[in-house]
Amino acid sequence: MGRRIAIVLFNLGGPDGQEDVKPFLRNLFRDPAIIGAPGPIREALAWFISTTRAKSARANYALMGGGSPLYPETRKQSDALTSALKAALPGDEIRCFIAMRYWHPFVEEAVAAVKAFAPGETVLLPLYPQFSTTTTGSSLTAWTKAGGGPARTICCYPEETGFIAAYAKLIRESWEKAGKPENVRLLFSAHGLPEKIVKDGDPYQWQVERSCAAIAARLPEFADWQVCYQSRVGPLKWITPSTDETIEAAASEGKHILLAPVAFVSEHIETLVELDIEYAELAHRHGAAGYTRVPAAGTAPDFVSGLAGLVKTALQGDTGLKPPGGQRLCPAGFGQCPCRAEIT
Ligand SMILES: C=CC1=C(C)c2cc3[nH]c(cc4nc(cc5[nH]c(cc1n2)c(C)c5CCC(=O)O)C(CCC(=O)O)=C4C)c(C)c3C=C
Ligand SMILES: [Fe+2]
Ligand SMILES: [Fe+2]
Repeated sequence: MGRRIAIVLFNLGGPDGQEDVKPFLRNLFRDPAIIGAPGPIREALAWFISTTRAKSARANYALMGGGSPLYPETRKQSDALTSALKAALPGDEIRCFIAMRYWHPFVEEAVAAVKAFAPGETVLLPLYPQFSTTTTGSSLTAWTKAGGGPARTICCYPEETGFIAAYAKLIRESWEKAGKPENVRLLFSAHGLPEKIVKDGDPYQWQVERSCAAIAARLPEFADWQVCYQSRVGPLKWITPSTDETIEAAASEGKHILLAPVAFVSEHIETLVELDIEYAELAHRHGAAGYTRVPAAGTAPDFVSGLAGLVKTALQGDTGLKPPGGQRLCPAGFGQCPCRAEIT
């Protein structure tokens, strides 16, 4: 008899409509993984930031029809992964569940749905290739807090072959579609983080740089490449170089900017508004020869088969944490890497 296998896909979530923007923001800023202050201060800050940020955030979500496309985009990935796994594991009953951190379907809803399915095996698969305490770490904590059962946990996959191949292909195709421009600078833009979080041992930036180096190694024709960090929020110092400064510099050198959003695997507000509207305008204002945005991995076949491969590998051996290749990837200095306690 085949196994019943649940795969839980974690992502951040986004408001479904304009009325959801403020409560969504409040959920985000109430998370101790995002704001490290003690409970009552964090609650007050979350109320204050969500109230003051809601108006401009609503205007940005309005540019995408009112709400975030993240859930429908994640559904497409879930469907593609289900098909790939059904083909790879015939005889097993496979079901994918979506667990969003700050909006529906919340992690608690996913835990209830998984329990109703009563799987023999559960695989937790973050749709974040690089581990951060603010994303994957926060989602895994929420899973445990919501009473999610024992599982096989894929903590990160920054150099997974399918993920890397998918981006290399998307970058090359985007350049071809743009008419094969010359004098290109390839910019890998990832969501930024407050510098303090990285200094406290978060391996995200280190892993992002590993992803970019692995993609660039497959693209010798784009020798001029750089990593930069977008979407800064709040008064703290964030990791650098920032995407806006990096775009300004490349534009003033007259480069054609080829911009790949390498830590986002689904289209959402930060690709469709920040990259496609705000940064495109910035590039043109500063004299860029051109600006081409590479799509997020989405349901690119190499990416989906990479995810299916991660799930298949995770199903081997014992339950627990499943770091890439069964080995701790991050150097020991990254104390917040979840592998540190389990793999030495
Ligand atoms: C790699 C992915 C992400 C990291 C790391 C991350 C950290 C992080 N984000 C904020 C603040 C905001 N993020 C917002 C939206 C948002 N962020 C990510 C991904 C990462 N965030 C996604 C996928 C989304 C989803 C957006 C959607 O389509 O709805 C927002 C809301 C939008 C806005 O108002 O700009 C905020 C705010 C912080 C503070 C942080 C690390 C500390
Ligand atoms: Fe974010
Ligand atoms: Fe790790």
